[in-house]
Amino acid sequence: MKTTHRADTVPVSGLSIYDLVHLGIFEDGVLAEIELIYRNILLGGEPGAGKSVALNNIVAHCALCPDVSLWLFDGKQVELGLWRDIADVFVGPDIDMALHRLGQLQSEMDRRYTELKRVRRRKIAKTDPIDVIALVIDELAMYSATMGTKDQQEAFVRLLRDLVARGRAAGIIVVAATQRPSADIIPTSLRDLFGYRLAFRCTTDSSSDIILGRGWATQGFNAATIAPESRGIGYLISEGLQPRRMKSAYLTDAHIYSLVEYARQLRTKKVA
Ligand SMILES: Nc1ncnc2c1ncn2[C@@H]1O[C@H](COP(=O)(O)OP(=O)(O)OP(=O)(O)O)[C@@H](O)[C@H]1O
Repeated sequence: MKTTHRADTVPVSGLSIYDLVHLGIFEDGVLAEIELIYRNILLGGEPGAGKSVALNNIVAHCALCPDVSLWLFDGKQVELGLWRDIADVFVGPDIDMALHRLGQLQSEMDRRYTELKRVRRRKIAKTDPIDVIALVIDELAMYSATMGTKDQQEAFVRLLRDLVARGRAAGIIVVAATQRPSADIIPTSLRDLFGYRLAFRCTTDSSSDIILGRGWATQGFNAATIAPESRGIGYLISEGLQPRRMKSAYLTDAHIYSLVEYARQLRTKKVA
């Protein structure tokens, strides 16, 4: 069937979080796509290496999914701000609000598990009438090491760890980025809970390993060898596999503005 649209409208259909999320392209030309449902992703790299650009691809996908509730935490208040209008929850550099929202998410996760248990299921499915919640955090260290008191920072890490560890089957996905890939910000026990890790240029072999996993740098998968001018190039590792070198797709601000508009239509339709 042939459909036509007026020049000032866009077709409203949208993606699903159960679809593959396009990140960019691997060095062998294969599309770099990830299956984010039931998974989490950690992005790390030095300032200016390309984390926010990669993050925008993920947020764009989630924004275009009527089955996603978008929770954005932007500690630097510059990177995710363009998406603010269509976010279901937006938290800026405010540790009290961040803790409040993570607490809400933890309660929602527990509520979903209680319901799953009641109906004897292990995880939510595409046919369930509940949104997947995508929690996107840029910059992690702002909440876990910079703002607030030590107690608040520890509470933040505790809540985050619980959401990353238990959220997936309940339809809570964590996407976290940091420009401080150090052991205090990303302890191994937290890092290993992320099924996907994406390391952009790092300053040292050990910070590359902090994102990808111990030992990869000596095996030749070392984000410290990425040239400083190679912005957007990184190593993506998926649970149990070898890291693969990729370049992320680039969305200009103009792209993002039009995606926000499109997402607004999809999301208005969702509420209607
Ligand atoms: N995939 C890409 N293609 C083209 N240019 C890119 C790509 N990724 C990054 N860049 C360029 O590098 C700049 C910095 O990237 P980005 O803002 O993503 O870095 P970052 O790692 O988030 O930095 P920070 O930690 O300071 O926020 C971008 O503004 C863009 O000019």
